Amino acid sequence: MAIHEQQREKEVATIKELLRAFPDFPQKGIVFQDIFPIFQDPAAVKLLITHFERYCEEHLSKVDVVVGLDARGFLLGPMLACQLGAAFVPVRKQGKLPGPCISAQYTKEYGTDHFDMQLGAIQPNQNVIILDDLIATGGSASAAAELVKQSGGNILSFLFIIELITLDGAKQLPAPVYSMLQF
Ligand SMILES: O=P(O)(O)OC[C@H]1O[C@H](OP(=O)(O)OP(=O)(O)O)[C@H](O)[C@@H]1O
Ligand SMILES: Nc1ncnc2[nH]cnc12
Repeated sequence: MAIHEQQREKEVATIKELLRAFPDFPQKGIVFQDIFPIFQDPAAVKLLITHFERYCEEHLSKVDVVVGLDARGFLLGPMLACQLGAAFVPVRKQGKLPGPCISAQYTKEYGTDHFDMQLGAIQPNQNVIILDDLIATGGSASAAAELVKQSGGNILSFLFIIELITLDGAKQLPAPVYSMLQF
């Protein structure tokens, strides 16, 4: 196995070890994957950001904008954006952003919601990545993609820590998906 691949697998194992699963949260039948233990370990947070940074540098053109999804995408988005020398743009749940916004409704694993993005936050033809902690049905990421496309942004890739592969959410997304680990 190449040294690079060994390193990648070590990083994945470190993060996997820190995750915690909560059955029947927030609803019966959902196994909730909790990423917050990662944030009790600063070395693990650095590892995670470096892991995503390396993916971007090795596989993507220059990233202009990192879009993070409310709320857990905000934990990683600004840190990754700083490392990449990119802007950070938040996609927020409806009614939280001031000024003119564009909106999209979506359905996720446990309910429906609306996302907003501030008008003009992304310029036409900017290269964008969309980052979140987890993809389940893909409803949230897909709605964020709609907002990026309405703004004229060019989506290079979607990045997640966790992909729930049984729900097959990645297949509806309009750009390549990188997930660090899969359940
Ligand atoms: O692929 P999907 O089925 O759309 O589900 C994934 C989304 O669900 C969770 O967010 P949630 O809406 O629970 O918000 P939170 O980050 O505020 O907890 C998660 O952080 C993703 O954004
Ligand atoms: N199973 C799950 N765990 C954590 N966040 C989620 N968002 C959607 N499904 C989820």
